[in-house]
Amino acid sequence: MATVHNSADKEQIASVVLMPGDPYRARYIAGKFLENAALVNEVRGMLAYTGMYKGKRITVMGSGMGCGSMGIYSHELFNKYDVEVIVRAGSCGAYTMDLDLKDIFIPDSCWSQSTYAHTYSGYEKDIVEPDPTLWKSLCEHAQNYKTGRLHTSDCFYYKKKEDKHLICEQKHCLAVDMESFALLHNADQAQKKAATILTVSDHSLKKEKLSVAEREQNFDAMIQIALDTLASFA
Ligand SMILES: O=P(O)(O)O[C@H]1O[C@H](CO)[C@@H](O)[C@H]1O
Ligand SMILES: O=c1cc[nH]c(=O)[nH]1
Repeated sequence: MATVHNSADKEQIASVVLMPGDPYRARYIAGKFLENAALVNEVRGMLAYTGMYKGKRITVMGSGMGCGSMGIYSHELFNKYDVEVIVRAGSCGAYTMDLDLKDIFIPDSCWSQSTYAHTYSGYEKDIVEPDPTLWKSLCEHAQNYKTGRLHTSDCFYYKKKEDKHLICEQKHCLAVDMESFALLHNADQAQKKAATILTVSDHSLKKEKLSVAEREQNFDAMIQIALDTLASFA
């Protein structure tokens, strides 16, 4: 069974899925960490591979950028491909001096002003949470990490930069991404499991950022934690 966004047959997708935002990061992960990885989707360039990791069958697929894109792919994976668990492995911007570039952040909650969840299901709140057992397993597999609240933003660029820092203070968010709110909400609605693990790629307070190549290929520590966690749920 394929969809208009995913040409994979149902049996080509594993029950546990690792989702980076960048489809080229998905290709890198499949090439470096999976055995016998097969390309199972390339519609719109959203590469997906299924292969073996430590004896467990895992799919790695890009989500694209933003709640809209993550919303489509994770909805289809949970509801049409019978996927049980998704871990997002992404990059994030730091809102606090307590985080450094390349730190691993495993959010315990996610605030957003996005209308995604309300539009999807009528959800009235603005905070979503990861599945607690999946979140705990990610933390147990990580040796060094920080946790706290994540902001999922609809914008990467802001006309007024100070708005970003107000969010940190008023909503107690330590870092920002652009997809977790949609993923965690879709998982909750489908009664499936999802969680997020992020590596700090941008630090506007310290005026530091990782290169394009580092964002694509330098997240091995985070990827290993995410894959070990997913393997334990497969
Ligand atoms: O590196 P990924 O996983 O794409 O995550 C982050 O990077 C993108 C912005 O550069 C957004 O998708 C954001 O969530
Ligand atoms: O959403 C994101 C992701 C990475 N870096 C940012 O500054 N924002």
